[in-house]
Amino acid sequence: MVSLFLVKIFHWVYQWRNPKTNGKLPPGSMGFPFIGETFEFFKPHDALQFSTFIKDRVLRHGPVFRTSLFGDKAIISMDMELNLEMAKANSVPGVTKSVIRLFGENNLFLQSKESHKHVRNLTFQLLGPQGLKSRMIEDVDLLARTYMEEGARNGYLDVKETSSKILIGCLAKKVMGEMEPEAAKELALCWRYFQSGWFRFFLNLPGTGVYKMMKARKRMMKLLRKTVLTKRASGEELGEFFNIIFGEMEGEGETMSVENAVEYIYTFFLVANETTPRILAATVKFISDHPKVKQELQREHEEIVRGKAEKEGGLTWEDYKSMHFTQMVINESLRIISTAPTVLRVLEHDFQVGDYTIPAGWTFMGYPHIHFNSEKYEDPYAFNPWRWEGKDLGAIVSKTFIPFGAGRRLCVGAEFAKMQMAVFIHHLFRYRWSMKSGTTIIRSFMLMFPGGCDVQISEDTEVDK
Ligand code: HEM
Repeated sequence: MVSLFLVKIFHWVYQWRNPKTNGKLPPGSMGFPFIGETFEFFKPHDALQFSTFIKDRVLRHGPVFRTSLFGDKAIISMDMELNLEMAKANSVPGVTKSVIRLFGENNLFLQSKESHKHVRNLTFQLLGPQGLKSRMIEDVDLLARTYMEEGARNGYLDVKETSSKILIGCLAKKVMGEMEPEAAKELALCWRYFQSGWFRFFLNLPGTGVYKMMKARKRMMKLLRKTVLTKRASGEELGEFFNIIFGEMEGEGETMSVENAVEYIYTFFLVANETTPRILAATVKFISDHPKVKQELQREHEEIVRGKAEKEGGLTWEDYKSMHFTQMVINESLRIISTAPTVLRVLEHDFQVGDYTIPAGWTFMGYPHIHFNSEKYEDPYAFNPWRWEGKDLGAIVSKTFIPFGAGRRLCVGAEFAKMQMAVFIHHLFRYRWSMKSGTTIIRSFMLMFPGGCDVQISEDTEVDK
C-alpha cells in the first residue's frame, strides 16, 4: 500500500517536472510541485539589476527558459523579438489566479476579445490625451499642489503615499462626482487593506494578503455599487466617467451594466495604485541621487512658474507638454526600473520558437532586457536622462522601449501615469527638497522601499517665496 502510494507520488512529481507537450520544451526546471520556483523568483533584489533567479537561469539555459510560478507553468523570455511577437499574437493577459480573483472573474478586461476591445476604446476616451487634457490635468494639478503644501507644513511627505492619494482622489471624483464625505472616507479606508504582495499567493486563506485584499475588494465594490444606484435613483449627477460609460453624455442607450461598470472602474483604482506611486517614488530617488539632473529640473520648473501671469495659476496641458527635460527623466526612469516582466500573456495556441515549442495555456513573461542592451543604450545601467534628447518623448512603446508592455494589452493608463508623474515633479520643485538619507529601492517582483520614501520639504524653502 505504502509502496503504491510512493510510486504514485514519484509519478506525479515526474509528470510535474516533465510536462507533456507536442514538441520540445525550452530548457529549465519546474521546481517543486505546486509551489514551483515561486519563492526563489520572489527573493528581494537590487531594483536596478535583474534578480539572481533570472541571471542564473539565463546563464544556464539561455534567454528563453521554462519554470513554474504561482502554481502555473511559465516561460520567461529576455528576447525582445519574441516578446513583441507574443504581445501581438496573444490577447489573453498572463495574470495569476489570485489576480483574476481580485479583478473579478467577469471583469471586462479579462473577457472576450470584443468586450476587451470595447473597454479599451472606452478607456481611451477617459484617459487618452484628449480626456487628460480636458478633464484630468486640472484635478491632478490641484491635488498635487494641495498635498505638497500639506507636506511642506508637516516638514516631509511620503512620495508613494502622496502619489496614491492624488490618484485615488482624482479617480474618485471623476467616477463618483461629488461623494458623501462618509463614502469618501470608507473608500480611502479600503486602500489600507490593499497591501503589496497580494498577488503572490494563489490560496485565499485567512491571514494572507489575498484574503485581506478580497475583503477590501468586496467592501469597495459594495460602496461603488451603492453610490451609483443611489445617485441614479435620485437623479443626482454621477462623475464624468460613469456618464461616459453609461453613454448618457451622447444621449445613447446604456452600453454597460452597473455591475460591469463598477468592476471596470475598480480595475483602474487597483492597477493605477499599484504602479505609478512606486515608479514615481523611484524616480524621485534617482533625481535626488543625481545633482545635475536635479539642477536641470529646477531650471525647467522655475521657468514654467516664472512664465505664469499669476503665481498661483494652475498648470495647463501646454505647460505639461513644455516639460521636455522632465519627460526625458520619466522615460529614463521607466527604462532603468523595468527589471520585471512587462509583457504578460497566456498562450492561446502552441508557439514554435526555433527548435522549441511553447505550449498553449502556459504563461508567458517577457522581460525588457533590451532596456539594458549596450548597443541600444550606451552605458545602460547609468541613469542618464540626456540620452533621450531629440527622441520622440510622446511614444509609450517602441522596438527598444516597453515599460508599458506592447501589443493588444499595452497599458491603457500610460499617458495618465506620465502626466501625473510630471505634475508631481513640478510641484515638488516649487520647494528646495531632499530625500531622506538611506532610502533604498528593492524589487520583489514589485518595487519596495524598505526605509520609506520620504522627502523633506518645508514652507520656508518654497522657491519664489
Ligand atoms: C508608471 C505606471 C505604469 C506602468 C509602468 C504600467 C505598466 C503596465 C504594463 C507592463 C501592463 C501590461 C501590458 C502587457 O502585458 O503588454 C499594463 C496594463 C494595464 N495598465 Fe498599466 N502601468 C502603469 C500605470 C497605469 C495606470 C495609471 C492605469 C490606470 C489608470 C493603468 C491601467 C492598466 C490596465 C487597465 C492594463 C490592462 C490593459 C489590457 O489588458 O488591455 N496602468 N500596465
